[in-house]
Amino acid sequence: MEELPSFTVSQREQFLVENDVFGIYNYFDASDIFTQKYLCVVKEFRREMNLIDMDVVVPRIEIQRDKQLDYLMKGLRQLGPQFSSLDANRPWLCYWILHSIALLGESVDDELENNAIDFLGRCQGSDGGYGGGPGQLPHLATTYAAVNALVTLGGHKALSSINREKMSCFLRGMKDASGGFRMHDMGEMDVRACYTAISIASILNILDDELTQGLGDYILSCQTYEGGIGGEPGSEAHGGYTYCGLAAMILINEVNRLNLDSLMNWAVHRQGVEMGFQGRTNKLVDGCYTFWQAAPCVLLQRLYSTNDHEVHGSSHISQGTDEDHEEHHAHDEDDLEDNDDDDSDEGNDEDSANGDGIHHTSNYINRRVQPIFDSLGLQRYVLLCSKIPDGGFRDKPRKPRDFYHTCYCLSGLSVAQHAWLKDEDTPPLTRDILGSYSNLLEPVHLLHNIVMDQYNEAIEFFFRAA
Ligand SMILES: CC(C)=CCC/C(C)=C/CC/C(C)=C/COP(=O)(O)OP(=O)(O)O
Ligand SMILES: [Zn+2]
Repeated sequence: MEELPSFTVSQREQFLVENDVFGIYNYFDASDIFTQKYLCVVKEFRREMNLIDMDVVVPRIEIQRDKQLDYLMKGLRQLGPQFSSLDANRPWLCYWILHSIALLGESVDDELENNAIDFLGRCQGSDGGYGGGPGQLPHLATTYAAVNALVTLGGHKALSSINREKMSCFLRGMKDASGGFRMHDMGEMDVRACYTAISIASILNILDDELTQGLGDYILSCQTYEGGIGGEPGSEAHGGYTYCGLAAMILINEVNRLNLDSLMNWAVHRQGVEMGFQGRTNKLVDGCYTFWQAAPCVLLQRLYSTNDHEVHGSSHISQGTDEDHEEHHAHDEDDLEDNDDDDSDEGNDEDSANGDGIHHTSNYINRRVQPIFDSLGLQRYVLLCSKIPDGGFRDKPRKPRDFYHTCYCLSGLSVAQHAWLKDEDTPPLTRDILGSYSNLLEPVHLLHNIVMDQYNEAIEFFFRAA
């Protein structure tokens, strides 16, 4: 008798996920005609019959803002005992929830805002930095989360609550003589620590040569043979660390030291048949990589356009990030142009230095360029497979929702929606957004994952504070 092929555990898990995902897509496609044809009529009928709050014929491709906000606001007010395992991650919970609310274009009321500022103030250590909760050891990850949460809240009270002088000392304390950063006193050194330290220093306007010294060498040593970046030298390339390494290299103006060709090749191939991204080769799709992988793709695409611009002397770029390129990666972007909408006008070459000589704002191309990943496919994965109809997002079907995945699914969805953008002020076209245009989220700053308006407010505030 012929032997049946035996599959590995990884193969079996992959088949199961594909089965779930394609089951959802098939179900949606089968019901799509009805939804498209009768949705308006059904909506009208429900409004007339006062049934608007009932979950009858919910268009599944919609973001369902009310449900999302309900889930997020409840989480910000109170969390059940099942969250006790996240006791050392409380600033993260603040950031994941507040950033998700901001992405939806909403804000919290004064009471919640004051409570969040006071709570984060109690997490700030007497020698700078923020711990995972009041009295806990300051840690770079929770410091990044606290700073991003406070910047997201915005306003004088939140921004001035961050002690910049002590933060500067804390960051210096985390710097290792080899060039990298440690997550906490005597803690592990990795690319996360490098990114969080540089992101914090950059936004607070306290970045200097002492912090950047030797850092590029360390991050460079974490780029693997596959092209992506691992957590530490010798580790496997992973989306989370690739985002951290690339963003840090851009922030310190050393990005062209990386092998950008192999990095881009690695990143785009992490989008699988499910249309979502995986974190590393041969692993399963996961909604959170919508941000960790799509953001590097967009950053790389803009870098290529900048380099192309410098090589060919054309002027398609409205804002630059790096004026000290040592290497140029010439790239013919014609095949990526969105030709039927090519209203390419000549841009000026203003830069976006924010007082410290480091260029913070990611590049914009002064014409529409097709993303290097399947943006609509990615939006489809997030909205159909990661979204929970009751609010919140998850890793993949059969998994429960959580605030981490809600934050990074929404952040990635925003990146995908704005991936065609030619500049900060031009809204995406209807066809860039999967589902109705009301799905459109606020744009984020790709290097910090903070909503642009709040990022701009913080940059101005800390420029004046210097
Ligand atoms: C700003 C900041 C602190 C960023 C952190 C970046 C980040 C998400 C790093 C990923 C960490 C990691 C090793 C995940 C692998 O988990 P896994 O083995 O469960 O998942 P996988 O199978 O998808 O690889
Ligand atoms: Zn995940």
